[in-house]
Amino acid sequence: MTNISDAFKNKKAFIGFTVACDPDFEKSVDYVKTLAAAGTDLVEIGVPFSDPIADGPVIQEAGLRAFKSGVSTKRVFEMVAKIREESSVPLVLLVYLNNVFKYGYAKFFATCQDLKIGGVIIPDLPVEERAEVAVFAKNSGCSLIPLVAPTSGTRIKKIVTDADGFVYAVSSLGVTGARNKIATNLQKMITDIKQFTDTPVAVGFGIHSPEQAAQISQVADGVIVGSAIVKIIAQEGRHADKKLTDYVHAMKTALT
Ligand SMILES: O=P(O)(O)OC[C@@H](O)[C@@H](O)c1c[nH]c2ccccc12
Repeated sequence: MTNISDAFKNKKAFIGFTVACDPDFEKSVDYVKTLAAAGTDLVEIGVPFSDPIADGPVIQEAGLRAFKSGVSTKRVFEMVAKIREESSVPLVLLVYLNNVFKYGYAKFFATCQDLKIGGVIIPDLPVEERAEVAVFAKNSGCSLIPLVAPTSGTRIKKIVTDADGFVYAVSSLGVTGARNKIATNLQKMITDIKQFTDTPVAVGFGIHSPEQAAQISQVADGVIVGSAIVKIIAQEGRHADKKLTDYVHAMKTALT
């Protein structure tokens, strides 16, 4: 069992995303710890990839900074080992399939287990090909977090049946990044998902303001914020700790 469920226990979860090794290895370790200390219930760490089809410009640029500072899947695991010296915050990795494949499925998930990484999100893993990865995830007690998109429709049942950890409800079509308006009927989407699973549902894509977080948490079990956090790091470089802390406090306040 992992500790992902702690993030949703008796509260709406605030899930924060950061790109591993942005702006560099050490500061990225600090930022995960800072996000956790400020009250982030679960931290999603992005493993940079050369062809990140679902990443918007803000996250793509963070990936480039991370590559410059020498990121690799192995380095990401070294980062998590450092974080784990001080923090037991629930963690999930956002990783494209090629990186998992290259590392080796068995070795990848065994390392996740060692480092108490509770879940993995693989945005380019179609549900039809899930099984070949799912066995390894299951053996290591790591949740394979499913993504439901506004276009999932009748496939929702297949996508979320047997889900554990949480379900990632993608609020909008397109790539990651702050949006001022979310056009999807989230209430309906979440009701559809909950017909088939008791696993908590968190909404991500385009969320940045406390107002949005407050509104979405009326219907969801948690919110996921990526680009707004990565943007603070882009602007502040190695000095983002205070701004990150203030931002998390504002979002947490909106969720309670
Ligand atoms: O950046 P946003 O719009 O706040 O959305 C979260 C998102 O960044 C994070 O979960 C994520 C980063 N890369 C992804 C690829 C696919 C799905 C999700 C992601």
